Amino acid sequence: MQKGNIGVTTENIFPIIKKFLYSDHEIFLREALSNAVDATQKLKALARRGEFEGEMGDTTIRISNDAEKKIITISDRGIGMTAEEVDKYINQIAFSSANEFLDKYKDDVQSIIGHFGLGFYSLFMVSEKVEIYTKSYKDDARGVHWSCEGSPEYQLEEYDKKERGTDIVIHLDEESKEFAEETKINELLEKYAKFLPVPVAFGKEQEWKEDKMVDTDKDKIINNPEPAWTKKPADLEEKDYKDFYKELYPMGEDPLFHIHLNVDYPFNLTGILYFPKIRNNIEIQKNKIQLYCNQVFVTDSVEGIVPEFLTLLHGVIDSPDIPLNVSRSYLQSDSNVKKISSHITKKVADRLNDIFKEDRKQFEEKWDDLKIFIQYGMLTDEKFAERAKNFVLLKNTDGKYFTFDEYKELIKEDQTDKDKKLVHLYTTNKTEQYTFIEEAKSKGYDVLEMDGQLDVHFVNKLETDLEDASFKRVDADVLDKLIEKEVSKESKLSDEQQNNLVPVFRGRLPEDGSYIVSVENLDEDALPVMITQSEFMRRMKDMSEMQGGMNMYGNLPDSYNLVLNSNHPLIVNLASNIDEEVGGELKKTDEAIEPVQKEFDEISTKYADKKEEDLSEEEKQKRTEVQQKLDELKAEKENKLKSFGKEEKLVKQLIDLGLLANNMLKGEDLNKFVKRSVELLEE
Ligand SMILES: Nc1ncnc2c1ncn2[C@@H]1O[C@H](COP(=O)(O)OP(=O)(O)OP(=O)(O)O)[C@@H](O)[C@H]1O
Repeated sequence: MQKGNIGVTTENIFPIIKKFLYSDHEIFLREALSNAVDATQKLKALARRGEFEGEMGDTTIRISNDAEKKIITISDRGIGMTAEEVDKYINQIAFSSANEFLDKYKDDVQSIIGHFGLGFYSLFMVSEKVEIYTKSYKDDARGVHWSCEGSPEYQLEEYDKKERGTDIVIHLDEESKEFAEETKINELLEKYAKFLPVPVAFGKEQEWKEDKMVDTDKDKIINNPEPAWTKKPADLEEKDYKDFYKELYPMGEDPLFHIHLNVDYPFNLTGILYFPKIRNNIEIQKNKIQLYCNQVFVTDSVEGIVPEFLTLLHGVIDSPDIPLNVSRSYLQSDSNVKKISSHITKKVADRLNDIFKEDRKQFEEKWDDLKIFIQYGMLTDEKFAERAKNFVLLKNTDGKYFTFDEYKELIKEDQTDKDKKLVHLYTTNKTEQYTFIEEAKSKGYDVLEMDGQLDVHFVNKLETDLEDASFKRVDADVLDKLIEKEVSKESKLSDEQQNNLVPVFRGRLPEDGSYIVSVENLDEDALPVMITQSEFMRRMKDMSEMQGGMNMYGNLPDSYNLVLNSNHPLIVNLASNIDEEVGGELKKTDEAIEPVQKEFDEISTKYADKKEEDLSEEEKQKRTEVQQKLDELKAEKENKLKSFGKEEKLVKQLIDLGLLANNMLKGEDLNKFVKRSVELLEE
């Protein structure tokens, strides 16, 4: 028997390894299995080259457990090792590379991905003792038994082993004993071993016998050694891709499209990516792209390897060329990884373009689900945006789809304004903005549907990218202002009438300055009163809301325009019924209120920080005076408004109709409106 010290320099490397890699303890099983797979495949390679002529036999890798004794055994029928090889690969290389690895990353523990690099050594994260029983494939080889109890000391002796191959016996430590339980092993196999390229057996197949499930003597193979991505696209049918999707995500709905990746130069990469049909957010979070290295599961956090917008996709990427034992930041600067990332982007764009060209109908049917990926891609990846320009679609309120060019053709004639800008009208909510959409359509304009999560940003991007194009929500202004043409319409109201009318409406709107009243010369059959919200302000507020309301726009109150249609018969009528004298006086009262209100506001802000008892008599007096004056003026104004009688009621009614068309009339105001309507009908 040989005894020795493992060739590491640091005496206490075992404790270090346990401490540092704590969170990733479970990878020990993957490491042991992938060594078994390697050993099996090496033997097959030798056989192919004629360097091994013996009987291959059953090369299934077998896992067995003894939960009570805290033991897991992994047996393969691969190349095995001679005593010299154990000494070289286990005692020297495996341990010293582990040591080197830790040395390198000891100050940067957080960035250790923890995948690979530690190989055999990782078994000691969970074991108090590891044994190797092995016999090389070589003709005159003898069996060897190696054991090590988690210290740099090991024992190596001859052992009478019948079969070629290696048994790794893992004696778990007290802390890790749950790993020897059947359910835990199954869980880990499901995660790491599902697609290992060599059959792996754990437990027995079961069958129904006399009302219960019983073990048969047939081994249960837990993996699919030939997953779809390892096959040639030509050998697969649509159904195979769907079946594989189900294999990956048993609960997922059928995907929209797949993309089969297959590259061998300048890097090796295979895989299948899917555009999923997203039902809810949970699926996006749960069903992620899985990264494999030669069919061994590595991780499902692929940030940095796959461009960000594609992390929403599902599927598998398998590449031995992605450096795994490096930090994330290093990963992103790795030139292979950069190439992989841009290759994937290109492939995805090409595939979408093909489907668009070959089967536009299918593409349109799936567009609503695809939209979010494509927009996200276009917003975050210039190269993708460039490619996607050809197939990105716009959808109008009639459910028709257009490319940019097609849409331009459609609206060019009617929706070009006097500055030669092509005005795209859009809605973010077909129901809420119904009145405006209908108004636009009745003029022969087309309205786009932009109700997606990313549309606010997308509209901004399109405005920058498309030449001479602007986007306006249908309710951003009255139609004639949204798309301004050369000809301006006559007004049926005189300037004086307009001047008299505006204060009456203003008098019946909230006093907080959230409404600006204006008169526009619109069509006779357009609505008498419309409430609009400026495109710019609304967009700023929307964007700020998406960013959590962190900029100044988020804090601004909503501001609306109340537009009076000077050509609508109701407005014309109203204006002519308003007593000119009272109308003029109302305007004067308004003007008189303004400075007093301002003074009152100033006093209020000035006194706001002080306590009531700290105010001097003089200050209190001043405040009372201003307050009184303001109250008087307001009462005067109210009296004048009331003196209009029926006209005052009509003004209220018209404002409420405007609000109603915008879905803004609620609660008490809505109730008042209903009652007033009844009264007006009775009159
Ligand atoms: N089951 C096995 N059969 C035959 N040889 C093995 C087996 N397990 C380990 N070895 C030998 O021990 C060496 C060290 O294994 P270890 O897992 O530490 O590193 P690796 O597999 O070479 O690389 P990696 O860091 O990617 O795991 C292997 O290269 C192999 O030569």
